[in-house]
Amino acid sequence: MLKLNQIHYAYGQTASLVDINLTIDAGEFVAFMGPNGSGKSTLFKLINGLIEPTSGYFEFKTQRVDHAFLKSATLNTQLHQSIGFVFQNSDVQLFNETVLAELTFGPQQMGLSNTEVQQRVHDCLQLLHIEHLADRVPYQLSGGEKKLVAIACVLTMNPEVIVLDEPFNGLSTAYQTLISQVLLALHQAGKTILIASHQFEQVKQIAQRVVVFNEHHQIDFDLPLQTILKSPAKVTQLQTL
Ligand SMILES: Nc1ncnc2c1ncn2[C@@H]1O[C@H](COP(=O)(O)OP(=O)(O)OP(=O)(O)O)[C@@H](O)[C@H]1O
Repeated sequence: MLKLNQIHYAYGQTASLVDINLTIDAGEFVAFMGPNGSGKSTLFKLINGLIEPTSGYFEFKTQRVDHAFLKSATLNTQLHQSIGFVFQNSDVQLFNETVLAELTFGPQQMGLSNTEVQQRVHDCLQLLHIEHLADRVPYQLSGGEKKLVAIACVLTMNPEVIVLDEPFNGLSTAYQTLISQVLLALHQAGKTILIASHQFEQVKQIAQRVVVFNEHHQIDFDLPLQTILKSPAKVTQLQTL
């Protein structure tokens, strides 16, 4: 479903992704781990079409997401409806006056009927257990509440792939558990899920495959979770990132 071939990316002179080769199939649950600054967020921006590789190429469903693709408003919109991105900082994602308006915005932009929009908004509020927040101002919510709302917004668009950058950061154990449960339910429902995280305790409960970056912005290893769990050295490495 997603293929990255010999991807390099640099912000000016600063290399952020070096020779990244990855194939991710539909329905996989992949966690990206690695030290601060190793390139996880940059990779996610690239997968979401927010930046173009300096060299190499990215394909989504065998279609190359290149400059011409990203210049096309139609293809760009299709990509954003197929791949939902939950940013590390929820504040950049929430801009409406109420949570209800926030959730309604995406499916309305897709041109769905009012009945379909209301159904999706209702289902997503319920799935994330945030019905009680519907009339609140997003800006005034707690960090954990904002994260749930940001995830709900992405889900209203019903994307095939859901990409979450540090979904557990700064959250209580209760919120981390709730988000893990939601992600597992989405995975069981057939979604492809990619997360970046430093929290191996959460990752090992939910991911099937772990891709680990090193400080040189390359892939250090890319292994099934079960293989990693059999290697005490690798478990220690991931616990101490
Ligand atoms: N907008 C930017 N301009 C210049 N350099 C950047 C920019 N964003 C990221 N970088 C650099 O690119 C490299 C990769 O950063 P990135 O944010 O992708 O890492 P990360 O693995 O997501 O880190 P973290 O775990 O801290 O979130 C770092 O060296 C970082 O300083």
